[in-house]
Amino acid sequence: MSPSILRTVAELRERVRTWRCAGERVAVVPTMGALHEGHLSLVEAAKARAERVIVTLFVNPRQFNNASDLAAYPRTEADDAAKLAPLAVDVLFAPAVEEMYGSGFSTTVSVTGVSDGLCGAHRPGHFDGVATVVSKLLLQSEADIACFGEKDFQQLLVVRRLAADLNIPVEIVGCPTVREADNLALSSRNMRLTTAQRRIAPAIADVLLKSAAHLATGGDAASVLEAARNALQKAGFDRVEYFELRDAETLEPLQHADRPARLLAAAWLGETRLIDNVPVVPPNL
Ligand SMILES: Nc1ncnc2c1ncn2[C@@H]1O[C@H](COP(=O)(O)OP(=O)(O)OP(=O)(O)O)[C@@H](O)[C@H]1O
Ligand SMILES: CC(C)(CO)[C@@H](O)C(=O)[O-]
Ligand code: BAL
Repeated sequence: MSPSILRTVAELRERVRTWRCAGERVAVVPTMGALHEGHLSLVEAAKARAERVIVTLFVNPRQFNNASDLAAYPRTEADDAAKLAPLAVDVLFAPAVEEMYGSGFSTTVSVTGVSDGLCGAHRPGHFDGVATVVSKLLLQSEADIACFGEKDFQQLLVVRRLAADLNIPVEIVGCPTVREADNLALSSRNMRLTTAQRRIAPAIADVLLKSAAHLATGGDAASVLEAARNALQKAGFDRVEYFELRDAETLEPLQHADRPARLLAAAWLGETRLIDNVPVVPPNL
């Protein structure tokens, strides 16, 4: 059955109240639409944990640091609703920009620490936009559970931090990255790749995985990371924005993978920016 499409916070709250009265748990899956199997895996994770599932669809202007990226972002609401129908999602919450940011809107949620560096350094204002909209979506939906993908690993940690710091009573669930057969992480921005760029794109996952294996067996981060950046350029990426080893919980930069770590990368193919990350698990841990 197709989900009910709700446009206002008042309608959403009313629906959630009826579920709560029946003692049902509620899970929310925030998205910007153009749904793919990665998003659907979050919906499955939500369904496994709650009786009721809300998917949100909101292309949040405040998290785009680049006007042409916002303009080019795909908007496919009818297709998205059709993809959710077989999964028995209860509600697709798709508010207009004016519903989310009414006149006089003046509040920003800003998370320090985990949002420094990586995407935070290269997309100024991005994580303030994400933190603000996610705080709103969590408070609007009053969800018990919220599912986010590890593909956006830094975002996942920003969301965990804000939920803890603001005492929002929600469990944040991180879900593994869903990949194509050739290892490319699914992303709505992949549809912007040309055929030639699509052939190059899986190199980001391949180089991350090979580098993670070197680091896990004691490789020195500086030389592994430099070799990785060179390998991506050689594979055909136009620009490597970052390729870094970080602590898996705090995202502090690391010189050695002497604790659970994450290897994270962002690289450009023409006008398209791809991100990906993999765990680095030292063998003695
Ligand atoms: N391949 C994937 N596997 C698992 N989760 C994913 C994947 N891609 C996106 N997600 C998650 O889906 C949620 C919504 O993400 P979003 O709508 O931005 O999709 P996207 O495909 O990442 O698009 P974008 O092109 O903006 O990166 C986020 O929690 C994100 O981490
Ligand atoms: C979490 C999110 C839906 C907030 O706009 C977005 O950043 C995304 O799609 O990952
Ligand atoms: N997938 C994270 C949202 C963004 O790129 O803006």
